[in-house]
Amino acid sequence: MAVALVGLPGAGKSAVGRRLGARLNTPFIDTDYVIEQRIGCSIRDYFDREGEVAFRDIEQTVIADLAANAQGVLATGGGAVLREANRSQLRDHFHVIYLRSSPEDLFRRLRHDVKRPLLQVADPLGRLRELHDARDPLYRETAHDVVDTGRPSIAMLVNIIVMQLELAGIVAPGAHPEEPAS
Ligand SMILES: Nc1ncnc2c1ncn2[C@@H]1O[C@H](COP(=O)(O)OP(=O)(O)OP(=O)(O)O)[C@@H](O)[C@H]1O
Ligand SMILES: O=C(O)C1=C[C@@H](O)[C@@H](O)[C@H](O)C1
Ligand SMILES: [Mg+2]
Repeated sequence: MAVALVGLPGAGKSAVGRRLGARLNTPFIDTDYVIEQRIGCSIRDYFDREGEVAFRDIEQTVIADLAANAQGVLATGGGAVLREANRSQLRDHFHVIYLRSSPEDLFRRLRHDVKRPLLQVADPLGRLRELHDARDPLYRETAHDVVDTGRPSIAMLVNIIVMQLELAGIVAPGAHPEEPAS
């Protein structure tokens, strides 16, 4: 099984992806984490030092490497869809789910965040609106399914995605039941 999550920063790719991987009993891989292991520092520091193009080059290499042995649940970086090479690698090798969120919801989740370099600006909500307008068509182009994240909790999103994967024939119906609440 190979599932990839795409969406804006704060859409829940890492939070939902980690729980989805556990539910499906398959590895969870975060491309941002793989990149940080390769560059040996935080993405934010790398952006400051080397610039965005250098970061995007490494991101493209990491996505191609992961697509060559596609497995598990992959959380991609928010900007992974900017390059056409990444969009086709993801679409061809993974079942891609777009976690769609409004800029206002994202702003609520990320207003205290200091790790996301693209949001360290005077008007982060305006920045999120720009990013949404520019990237929403690219996420839709890449994805096989779209899930709206505005209202559901992370646990509910996992349930919705498992149902979608069952409908798409990626996982067998009923094979991954929800853990009973303890
Ligand atoms: N549906 C949700 N309901 C409530 N909180 C959420 C939801 N989705 C994500 N969050 C919270 O929002 C924050 C950002 O989520 P997360 O780090 O998973 O985003 P991301 O899509 O991986 O972002 P990035 O592209 O920057 O890596 C986390 O604190 C997470 O717990
Ligand atoms: O939205 C983006 O362009 C980014 C999102 C993060 O996941 C990181 O991949 C990086 O900070 C760039
Ligand atoms: Mg993430």
